Amino acid sequence: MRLGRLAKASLATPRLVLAAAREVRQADRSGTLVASAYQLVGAVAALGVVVTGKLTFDALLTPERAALGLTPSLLLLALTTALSGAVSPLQTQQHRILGERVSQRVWDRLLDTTARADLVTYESTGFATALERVQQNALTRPFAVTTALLGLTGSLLGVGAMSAVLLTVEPLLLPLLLAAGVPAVLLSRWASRTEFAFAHRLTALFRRRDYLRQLLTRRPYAAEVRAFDATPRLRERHERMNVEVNAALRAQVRRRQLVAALTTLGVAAALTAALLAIVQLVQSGRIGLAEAGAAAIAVRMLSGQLGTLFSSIGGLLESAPFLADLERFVTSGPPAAPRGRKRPLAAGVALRGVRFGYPGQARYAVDGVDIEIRAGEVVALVGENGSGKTTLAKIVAGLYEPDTGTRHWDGVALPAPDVRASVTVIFQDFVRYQMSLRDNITISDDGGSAELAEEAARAAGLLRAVGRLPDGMDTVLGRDLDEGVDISGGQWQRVALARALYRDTPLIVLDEPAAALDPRAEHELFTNVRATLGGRAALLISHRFSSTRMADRIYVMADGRVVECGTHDELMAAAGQYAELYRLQSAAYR
Ligand SMILES: Nc1ncnc2c1ncn2[C@@H]1O[C@H](COP(=O)(O)OP(=O)(O)OP(=O)(O)O)[C@@H](O)[C@H]1O
Repeated sequence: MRLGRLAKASLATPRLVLAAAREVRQADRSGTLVASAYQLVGAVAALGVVVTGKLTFDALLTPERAALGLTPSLLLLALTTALSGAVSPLQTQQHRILGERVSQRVWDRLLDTTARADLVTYESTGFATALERVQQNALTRPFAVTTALLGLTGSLLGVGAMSAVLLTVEPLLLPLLLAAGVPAVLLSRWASRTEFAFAHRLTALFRRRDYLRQLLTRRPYAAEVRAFDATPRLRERHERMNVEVNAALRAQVRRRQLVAALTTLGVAAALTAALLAIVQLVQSGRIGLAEAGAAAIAVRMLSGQLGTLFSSIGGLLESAPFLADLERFVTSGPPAAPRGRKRPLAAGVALRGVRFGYPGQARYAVDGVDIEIRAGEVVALVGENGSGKTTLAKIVAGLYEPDTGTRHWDGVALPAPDVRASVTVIFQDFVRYQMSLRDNITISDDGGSAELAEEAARAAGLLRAVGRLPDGMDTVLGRDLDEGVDISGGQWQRVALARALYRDTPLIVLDEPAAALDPRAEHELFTNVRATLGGRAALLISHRFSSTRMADRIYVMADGRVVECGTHDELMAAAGQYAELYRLQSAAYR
């Protein structure tokens, strides 16, 4: 069983490595070419050092038979040594560019994957953890593979050149040095498995620690963390996680140090044996001093090249499981859906017998719901916390697909992308884009003009606020990036409303659109809501009954079901749950 897995993994490694190499080449063709050229120059320079070393020894020991005089030999030796030394820093710098390009390409693939994932997948914990692991580890791996592959190419060239030199001196020296590689490769295979297991084990812990770091450092949390004096407790947790990470890391580092020490010892032992063999060959008169000198240089350089070769192979083996993880992630999920087409709404949207349960949850969040929103109508959803209002709104907006039941648009079951293109949602926790006001409004960019953005801002009651902003519509909002202007919570909410109005779809879902508005603004919004919506239909979710009483129809939800439905007056007359909640709320104002 274990052997079978090992064999499968061994077969998969070359395929993954080749795929990674292709990624690198496609990320930056000319950069890869330049980096490969440096490897070639490095190998040629290393060979040059051996050859000019031999020439120098010849010129010193047997000047009468030397091909070149001592001075030119020394000059050439200095030149090739300098060249061989200079290549490495050039390579390092070239690798920086290549590394960035590779990371950009892999990020693009990752972003394609996250864009493809539907909301249910995105919200499941398995997805978030896999994404985090891929971000933490696999993103750097294609570049590690590049470095390893380039190192492998260069060292193979070097090993080839040095081996040729050694073969001419004494063929036995070569297997002696190469033998050191076998345990090195086997050890690195073992190390690679422990490294992947380590990364897998620690992803959840890293996620929790990163979250704490965000709480402790990011601006949106700064006020509350200070107000609750939460820093000491958060730091304490952070410290406990550090201790956990340190213990796991120490154990892993010890494993890796063991591998490194054994590999280095193997190479050093082979080097010593080869040098002893050279001494033996000189003593027995089988080779001259000049050959021995050149062979010693070649052995020394070959052991260096072999070190690179083995660590490159180790790097490739180590990266393979991470690459497989990345590959699994980017090929997971459905293929990219085509962009949806915005549809007009002539009759209305109807949900019939809709059920929806979140993955891993025993109960349906929405359980057999029928609702209808006719064109141009304002329909309200009310109900206690957790009764399923937001979930239902996401089904209406095409963000979730019902497990059973139908969602018809003018009597037709539209594909989800078309529904998403035709419905706009503002969530309770809408996004505060740290960008200009104009960008905040036009983020959906339906190709609207500057006038349309200003029109949306005006309809959302932002006119006065825009007048006070230093650069008007082009003022950057928010201080997260340290360059913008902060606006109040209610103003942010108006910006979100403007964003929804700008998108101009026939149906808008407004989830608690007035939570942060002052009483006057809320009153203005709801008394003029039909004018503000400009004929669009709206699904309004609110806990404030004063906001929803003007709706054409109110659905009351409880435990995922619609328990009552009617106009405000009808529901009050029915004296059911709505009437009870309404009276409770209005009593508070008396
Ligand atoms: N992403 C999710 N994963 C799992 N369960 C969820 C998720 N979102 C909501 N739920 C659960 O589904 C049920 C309905 O939640 P929903 O957010 O739709 O209620 P709501 O009526 O909008 O609540 P509120 O008035 O508090 O906003 C709740 O029991 C909630 O815990």
